[in-house]
Amino acid sequence: MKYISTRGHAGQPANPEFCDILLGGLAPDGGLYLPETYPQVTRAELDAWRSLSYAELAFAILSKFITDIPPADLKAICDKTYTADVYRHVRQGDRAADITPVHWLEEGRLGLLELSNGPTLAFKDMAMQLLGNLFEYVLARRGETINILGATSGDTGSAAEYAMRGKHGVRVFMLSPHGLMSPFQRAQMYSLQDENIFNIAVTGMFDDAQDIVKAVSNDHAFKAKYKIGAVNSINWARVAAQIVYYFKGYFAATKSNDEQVAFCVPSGNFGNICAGHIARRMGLPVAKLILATNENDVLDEFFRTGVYRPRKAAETHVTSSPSMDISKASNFERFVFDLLGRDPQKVAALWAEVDAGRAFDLSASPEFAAIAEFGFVSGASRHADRLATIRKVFDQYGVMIDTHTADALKVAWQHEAGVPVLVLETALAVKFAETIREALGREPERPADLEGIESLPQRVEVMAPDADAVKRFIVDRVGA
Ligand SMILES: Cc1ncc(COP(=O)(O)O)c(C=O)c1O
Ligand SMILES: N[C@@H](CCOP(=O)(O)O)C(=O)O
Repeated sequence: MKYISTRGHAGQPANPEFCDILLGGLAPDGGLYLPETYPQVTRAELDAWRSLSYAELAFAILSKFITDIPPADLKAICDKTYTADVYRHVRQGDRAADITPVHWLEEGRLGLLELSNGPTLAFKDMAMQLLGNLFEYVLARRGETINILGATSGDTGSAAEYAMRGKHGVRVFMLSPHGLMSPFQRAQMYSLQDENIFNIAVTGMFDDAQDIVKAVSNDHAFKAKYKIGAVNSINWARVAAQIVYYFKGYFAATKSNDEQVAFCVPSGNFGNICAGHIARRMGLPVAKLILATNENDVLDEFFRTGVYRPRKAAETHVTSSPSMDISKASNFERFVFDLLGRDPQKVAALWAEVDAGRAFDLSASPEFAAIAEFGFVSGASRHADRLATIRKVFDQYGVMIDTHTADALKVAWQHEAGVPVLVLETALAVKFAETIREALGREPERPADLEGIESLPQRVEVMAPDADAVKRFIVDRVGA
């Protein structure tokens, strides 16, 4: 499988393969990598995949995108990654061996697709654990090292650090918004004392941190000299790994491949739902992709109006679903590439506007007129909605959900899908204890292995949101 950039210039090698872009992250033209075509899944394959374990399914799907790792090695990596031991934080009564079980709130009608059973209690572990093993394998094969530069609003950071800690040849430099993550999220990241992990809290929002990651990646000389890599969903490997659980969820929610389902996805950087979009383009029978935002409703606005208007930091709300406090959604570029018939010139022109801090408007375009074909509907949720939803789900179903999953459920209830709806559970409640206390007047459930994490000593460098300062920090730690 060869990869292309959404902006047309994939760089060197001219037709990169999976391992090249795994290490490359952002394309050299500032665009995002995508496969040159989406592999199609036949009905026979769907039938055969229905009974596979998560690791077997991951191997079957990823084999379509990864053709430069020998199959036996890729299979071993999938088997090592997707184990019940790693994804052990399942709800009572659900099977860890399923890796991403469906927890039905209303049998056959409305379920939670449990994606937060991994080490850091958020859906990021689903892809990040695989990335950790892929990096280790590819770096060893090539005799290389990597310095990962990432940005987090709360969950990518800890998932990446847990997946990469102690990995040979890998350092992680993770930028987080100073003071804006929950105490639990901060503790997960800043309490790690591993020598290859560096936490930097920037005095800004997630979008500022993400801009720094892109600015550093776009300094090609620096990127090459210091071997800068990415673990955010700008890295295609993240999105590819996330495609798998849409298939797994579909099989769990249906009895035959003649049926359809809808997925409701709490969205910020558009990485998660982008994977759902690609699963649907591959042929998974998905009736609807329901996109939910919090008060930072840039994406909801686009799907309702055709206008994409990224907000500045001052206009970005600090909310009780903080991991979605994002106003410039990286992966949205991948979707717009598909929406515009995969025309890189058009995408480059639109993102020249975005990069200059401006909006773009597709409302009068023929492509937006035909957007229904992509199956998206959307909605937004507010703090009061989150509280009401967390209470309702606890009282009615005896299930405690986190604030991001609550945003999604609220929006799912707004849309009559006519098919089973799976709401993607993207984090566990314990990560957002303050809002759980406000909603339910009690402490969230906490896995025993994360007891007392907030009282561990923490290690973090606070810095202004300045790409040059981050580069200096990296140079000091890595050496010339
Ligand atoms: C808990 C949680 N839910 C939802 C999201 C939004 O996912 P995405 O950025 O892939 O749209 C994030 C972060 O991105 C998250 O951490
Ligand atoms: N919500 C994310 C933001 C980064 O998203 P990513 O999927 O692009 O890594 C976080 O928790 O950090």
